[in-house]
Amino acid sequence: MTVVQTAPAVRRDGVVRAAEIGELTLESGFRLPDVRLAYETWGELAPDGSNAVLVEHALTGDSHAARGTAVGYGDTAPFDMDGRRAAADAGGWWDGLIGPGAAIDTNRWFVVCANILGGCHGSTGPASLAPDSAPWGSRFPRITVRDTVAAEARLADRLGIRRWRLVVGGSMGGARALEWAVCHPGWVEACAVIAANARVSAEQLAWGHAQALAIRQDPRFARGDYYSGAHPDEGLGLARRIAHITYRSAHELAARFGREAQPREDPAGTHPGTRGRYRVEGYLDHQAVKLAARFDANAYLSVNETLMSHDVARGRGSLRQALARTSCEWLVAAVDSDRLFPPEESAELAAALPGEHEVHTITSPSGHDGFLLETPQVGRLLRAVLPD
Ligand SMILES: CC(=O)SCCNC(=O)CCNC(=O)[C@H](O)C(C)(C)COP(=O)(O)OP(=O)(O)OC[C@H]1O[C@@H](n2cnc3c(N)ncnc32)[C@H](O)[C@@H]1OP(=O)(O)O
Ligand SMILES: N[C@@H](CCO)C(=O)O
Repeated sequence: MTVVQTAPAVRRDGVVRAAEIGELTLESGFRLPDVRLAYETWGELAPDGSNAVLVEHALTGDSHAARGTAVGYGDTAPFDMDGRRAAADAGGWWDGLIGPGAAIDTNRWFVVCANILGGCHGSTGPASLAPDSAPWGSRFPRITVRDTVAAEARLADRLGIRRWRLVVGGSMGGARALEWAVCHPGWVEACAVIAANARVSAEQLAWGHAQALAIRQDPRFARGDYYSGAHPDEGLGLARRIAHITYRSAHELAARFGREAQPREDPAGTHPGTRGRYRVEGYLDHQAVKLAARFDANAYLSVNETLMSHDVARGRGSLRQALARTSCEWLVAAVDSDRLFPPEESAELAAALPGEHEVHTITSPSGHDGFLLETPQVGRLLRAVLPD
């Protein structure tokens, strides 16, 4: 992996850099040494620091929220995880929303996106080396959403940012944005929480549990200390299949795949164990292979655990009391077909915020992943909180 370590003096849109933020004392009390956050920026920070926007990625996202400029790499080799991403001008996961003239207009706003603490795309995570020069593996501590915010606050300090015009995220990124508004009310002028809730529900915990077990029960998992051998990609792939079903709607799966057979395969074979696949099975298998090629299983467990920690009211009284300390503008939006973070959970959040807030509806056949796919609709919502 190539991560450039520089001060952000020169504008290099969409190029991964690393901030060494020192030791971080986690909520658990664990002191995590030598923490690094990988991050990317787009645009230029105004002299008075008034135009910073923090974009928070979801569970398996990374800092590459949008493509960068294809010029001026110089010493700044683009992020490269096992050679897979060749250049900053490769597409990002919110490409339609961030860029010159886009809803988050990089001609106007200085956009920051950091890989989450505990991840595997440049930030300190379970595959990073511990002080004994061996990977943390099973020794990597539990990271809460609040810990991720604490790490990003250090990054903001390093970048000279003391306020965010907007902190925005979808799904787990929404949880991270919400925690920012509660942990640092003085820094956050507007907060957009999309396809996310105030606290992870029992059902979401249940999905998380099943995904974690899928990884832990892979014989190659080796209790998390597998880095010197084969990686538990089968378990990781199974976790992704479970998760991906929750990311899409039943209606969409029916419309796209129905009961069709995977091309050149026969699902009506005599023996269930050897039969060919249905197309929807082929689709899920593809998602599994793709994730295993770009993600570390321990990091998946870490971010899964981080998501499961999400409860903005934990230790802060009632939900209303927890949110009463916030002082920002709000954008709360839900995807109408989302069965993982259903709109009623966004409504619970909106109702508990100080003041009156509606839940904006993103119409999508695609379920939870609508926050990634319905960019024109998300863009219209964001333009309303980011005036020209
Ligand atoms: C914001 C974040 O934090 S997450 C970062 C971005 N997220 C991800 O990358 C997560 C993984 N992917 C996803 O969540 C989704 O795929 C999205 C939201 C990114 C994109 O969704 P869509 O554009 O609807 O793509 P979709 O889910 O339909 O997948 C299409 C892929 O399935 C493949 N596919 C479809 N049917 C089948 C099948 N029967 N057999 C095999 N492959 C199939 C397609 O060929 C295509 O492959 P490719 O992605 O390698 O080109
Ligand atoms: N596709 C998204 C869904 C979770 O919000 C991800 O993998 O992060």
